Parts: sequence; structure tokens; C-alpha cells
Amino acid sequence: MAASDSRWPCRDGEGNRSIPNVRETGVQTDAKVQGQEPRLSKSNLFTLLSLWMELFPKKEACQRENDPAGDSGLVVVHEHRVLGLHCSSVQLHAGQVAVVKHGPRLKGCDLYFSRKPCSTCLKMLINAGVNRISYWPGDAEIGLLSGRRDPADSGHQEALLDATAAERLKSNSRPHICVLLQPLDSTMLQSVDQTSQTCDFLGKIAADNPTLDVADVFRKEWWNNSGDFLEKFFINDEEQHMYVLNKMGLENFCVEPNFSNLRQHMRNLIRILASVAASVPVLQDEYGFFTREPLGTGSPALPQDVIRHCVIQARLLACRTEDPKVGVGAVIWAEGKQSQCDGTGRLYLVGCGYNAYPVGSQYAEYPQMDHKQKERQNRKYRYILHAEQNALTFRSAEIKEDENTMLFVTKCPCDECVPLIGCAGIKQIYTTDLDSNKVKHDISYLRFDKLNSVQRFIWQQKSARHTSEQAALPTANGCMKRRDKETHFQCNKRLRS
Ligand SMILES: Nc1ccn([C@H]2C[C@H](O)[C@@H](COP(=O)(O)OP(=O)(O)OP(=O)(O)O)O2)c(=O)n1
Repeated sequence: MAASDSRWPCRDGEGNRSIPNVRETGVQTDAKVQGQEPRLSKSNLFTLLSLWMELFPKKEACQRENDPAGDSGLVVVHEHRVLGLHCSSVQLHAGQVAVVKHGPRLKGCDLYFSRKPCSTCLKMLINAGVNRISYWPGDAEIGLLSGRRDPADSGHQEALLDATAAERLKSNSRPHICVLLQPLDSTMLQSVDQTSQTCDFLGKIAADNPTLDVADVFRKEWWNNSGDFLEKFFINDEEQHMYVLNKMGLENFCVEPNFSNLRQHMRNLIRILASVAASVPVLQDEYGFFTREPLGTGSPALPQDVIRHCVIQARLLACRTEDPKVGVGAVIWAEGKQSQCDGTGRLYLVGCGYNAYPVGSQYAEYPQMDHKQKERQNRKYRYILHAEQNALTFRSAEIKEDENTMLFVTKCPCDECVPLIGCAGIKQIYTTDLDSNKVKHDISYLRFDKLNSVQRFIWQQKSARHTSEQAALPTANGCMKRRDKETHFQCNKRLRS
């Protein structure tokens, strides 16, 4: 961590994090970024999704018997589209989950890991014919740092043996095994901070509480996230980081300026993740996703921490929008009949997307104006595909009638999408209704309120929810549990005290 970078949490003598003034640190921008917003590259998006998947809230801590591997997240990509979002479970590492779930479909896929996968996973993935394996250059899946100072430490000996085997597999394999972090556009950080602060989730809190300083809510959340994510994904000690990179065969990153550039790049991506996650703040006793109707015969709602995780996946996808003004992301998950040993329990990804011009279109090929600009023929609305439309069109799994399929979307579905969602067999929607009942000439939001065939869980104040929801909540694995036990999800619990 650069000592001069005042945007990063620092600790006082007692180890408490101190929060600098937002104006001094530039978290809040005074002027909106002008012109075309920068887009996150696909590699960076998939890398961020893999980090986020490592933090998927799980029912039990992932302590595997006689297995030194830690948690990891994984994104499986086929022809530039996300095929699966996974994380390690009690039984399996993330790479093993991918083999179990996708089998021969892994051929030609690109895999993004939140840690360098262990040799057990690597040999199977190479054998499956994957195209590329990219991993986050922090500590490996079998951690190289624990016990490093003690040469007799058996865990560390295991990690060294595994690292050597992984290197041998890498040098003899066809797939490209690499670190794929792409340089960020210089305005990217500022733009993500801005769009995170102005997104509909914080917008709803602002609308409900006119006197509340929402920028302050965002800033505190961002600060806590940054500290948590740095602890998890960044090796603060430079000497330790070099040791890890050397053992993972990344000696080239250990020379300057590569080393500093790599670390800066990792910090920037962690900053983006912190910012996006802060756009849906953890306000457990105040805000969450609740239905206004009685739950009746439909499936029970997911636990709030799982919902938030999926909504933030959608918020990350929104960072790749092509809309000049509004980024929207959508993910569709389904609850299968049985657990597949994925860390996500019974949940599996059906599809995901963000709003963008038709596939293959060139920059500025289509109109970009919005409804506030006069010339109707130059407005974007007839050309842009919506996040839900892309998620449905490019889905990687079928929507099954007998399963609970859930859409998580960062903006209220518009009138163009509501019938698609209803007919596609989506059973539940988790979203915000800030735009509900608005008409903006070329896009309107009148039909969502009447979409009675789908259970709607709306980001709102807890006091506004229906009381029948308070009775019992299902876990990520589908078991029912009492609300007072909800906080027992281990893997995503706040790292701070
Ligand atoms: N559920 C939704 C809602 C909207 N969009 C996309 C379609 C357009 O790309 C953009 C439209 O957003 P707005 O309704 O906010 O319209 P404007 O872009 O005109 O912004 P403003 O709210 O300032 O009027 O968002 C989407 O993909 N999915």
C-alpha cells in the first residue's frame, strides 16, 4: 500500500481504521464526469467477479478436513460470455466445482480465479482443454504465506510442493496460464465512485430520508469495504508479496517498475470493488429487499446477504454499460433441486447482462441522446438492449418451470422488459422501484407495479415490508432457519470487529 495514498484506510496506534475527509480524498466528485463514461474491460470485470465470488455468503465456514486450501472464487467464460459463477465449498475447490458442473463444456473456456488454483484443480482443467486460466496475483489457493517463517511447518511445505507442481503443469500445458489485469482508464475510478453514489439503491435511501447525508453513508461503507477487501486480497508487505510472486513463477512482476505497477493495479481494482459494493450498503436493521405482498404460495425469499451479493454482481456488470449515462446490470440465478457441491449451494447461474448497443456495433454508430434532448431520432432508446434482455438472450441455462428462477437487476424493469420477464418463467425479482410509474417519453416504467405473476422484492426500509416474511428465512442451501440465526453466514461476515 502506498503510504502517500490517502484514499486508503490507515490504522491508528490501536489498529482502528481512520476515515479521512471525503473532499480531501476525492471520493466525492464535485462535477459529473463529462462525455462518454469509461467502461470496465471484460478481463477486469471477470477478475472482479471472481474476487466477489470468493466472498459469496455461505452457510458454513469452508474448513475442509486435511485440506490446506482456502476459499476461492471462479468465473467461467465461453466466447466472452459468462457461463458460470462459482466458489469453493466444504467439499470442493472452485476448479473442481467447474469440472463437476461443466464437464466437457469447459473445452475452449477462459477461467478467472481469485487465487492461483492448486495443482489438483489445474491438472483437471488443463485436461478438460480450457483455453486460458487467469488468476489474481495475491496469495495462492494453497496459501504460501502461512507458516513461511518456520521451515518445519508442514502446511508451508505442502504449499511449496503444490506451487512447484503447478509450475510444472503450467510449463507443459497448452492453455495460457497467466495474470490478466488490464490497465484502467484514468477516469475509471472516479466514474465508478460517481455512478455508485448516484445509483438507485442509494437514491432510494436519499428519497426516503431527505435530511440524511447519503454521500456519508456511501463513504463509510466504501471505507469499511476497502479495509476488508485489502485484508483479503492484497499482500501489504512488499517482501511477502515478492516471495509469493516468485513461488508462483511470476518473477517478471518482481522487478521495477512492474512490481509497483502490479500493486497499484491490484489496489485500483480493489477500490472499484469497494465502491460498487458500497452502492448497496449493509444496513441490516434498516434497508433490505422485501416484498409488499403476502408471500403466499411462492418460494421463500433468499437471505438478505445472498440477495445483496447477487445484486452487487449485477452492479459490477453495469460497469460495462454502453449507455452514455445509465449503467444497468442483471443476473439470473435459479435454485436447483439438489446441491451440486458448489459454494453457492443450490443456486446456479442462468444468465447475466448489462445494457449495451447490439452486439458488434461500433462506437458512435447509434444515437446516444436521452429524452431530455429534443431530436427524437437521435435518442438512444430504440437501439440499446436492456440488461434483462441481454441476460435472457445470452443465458447459459434453460429456465425450468419447476425451479425458482430469480432476476436481480439494478434498476426497475421498464415496460419493454416486464412482459419478457413475466413470460420467461422468472419467479422472483430483486430490484429497486425508484423509477416505478415514471414516464420518460421514450422509456416508461408503468407496468412493473402490475406484474403480479412474479414475486417482487424491492429495496426498501425494513419497516415497510410485509410481516409474513419475518417468520422464517431459507439459507443459501435452501434450509429454513429462524431470522435470529441469519447472521451466522461465515464466509462473508464482516472482517472488521
Ligand atoms: N431495468 C432497466 C432499466 C433501464 N435500462 C437501461 C435502458 C437504457 O440504456 C437506460 C435508460 O435509463 P433511464 O430510464 O434512467 O433513462 P435515461 O438514460 O434517459 O436517464 P434519466 O433517468 O436521467 O432520465 O437504462 C435497463 O437496461 N434495464
